Amino acid sequence: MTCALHPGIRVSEIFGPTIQGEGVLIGLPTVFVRTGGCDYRCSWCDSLHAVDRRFRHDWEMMTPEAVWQKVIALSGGQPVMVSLSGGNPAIQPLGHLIDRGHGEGYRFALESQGSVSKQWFADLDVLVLSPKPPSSEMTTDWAAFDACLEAAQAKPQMALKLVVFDEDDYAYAKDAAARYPQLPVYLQPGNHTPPRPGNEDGFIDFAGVMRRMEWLVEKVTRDRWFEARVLPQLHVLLWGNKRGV
Ligand SMILES: C[S@@+](CC[C@H](N)C(=O)[O-])C[C@H]1O[C@@H](n2cnc3c(N)ncnc32)[C@H](O)[C@@H]1O
Ligand SMILES: Nc1nc2[nH]cc(C(=O)O)c2c(=O)[nH]1
Ligand code: SF4
Ligand SMILES: [Mg+2]
Repeated sequence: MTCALHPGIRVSEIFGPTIQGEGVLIGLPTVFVRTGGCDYRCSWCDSLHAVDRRFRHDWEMMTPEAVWQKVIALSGGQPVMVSLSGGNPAIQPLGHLIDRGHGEGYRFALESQGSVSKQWFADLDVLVLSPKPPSSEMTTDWAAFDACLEAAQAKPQMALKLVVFDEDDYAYAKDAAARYPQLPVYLQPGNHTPPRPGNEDGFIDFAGVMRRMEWLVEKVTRDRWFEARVLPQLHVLLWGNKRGV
């Protein structure tokens, strides 16, 4: 049951502890709460099971308390980083969950494309904003993105995480970094073989992803873009397209 005071959270999956595989918190033990539903449809999304409404029967409306109890069970009650991802977690009412967890010493990171802002962003410990480059076939609303930064009030640790597939994406990443010189930048090579319905754990072109990673390293070093950090999706290197890790 959900209630008016603490509305329900649409959950796709809760898993971990595993390690954070991407960006500023890479390598850190983390429990993931992946919410269901997204306002974007990136061409290469690796989490369609939390985006596409065809999977909505696998999503569950849970009270913040029920989500919290699952996090407690997975972590054995020992405070750990909780990553709120999705889908777009910003469209879910996560403020109460964050308050509840903070009361017991847990920390919260949010991963979002920056299309929807919420006042509770200021309560996060880490805010990772991942605006989407041209290869995604999405268009960035920079005013909406700015609103996310305003909502956060510079309280959480913040970072930009950009997926790069090609030259156009790289140019977009440079532009995004120049817009927000105060934010550290993490570049990650795109996985052009993400899971797709009927092929969830299927073929993944590791060699192709690593070639793109090498190309990206060459680009930033040749450009003397010395503030950028280039990282692979570590969980993809370890487990491919496997879900729940
Ligand atoms: C699945 S998204 C969920 C959170 C939010 N919707 C977002 O996009 O930031 C988590 C991260 O995975 C990245 N991602 C999604 N598909 C990818 C792919 N095929 N290759 C590399 N990164 C990918 C996104 O860009 C984002 O940084
Ligand atoms: N280990 C691990 N690290 C991740 N970093 C971002 C993820 C995501 O899908 O949001 C993710 C994920 O699904 N697993
Ligand atoms: S914004 Fe994130 S979850 Fe939504 S479609 Fe794009 S990559 Fe997938
Ligand atoms: Mg992922």
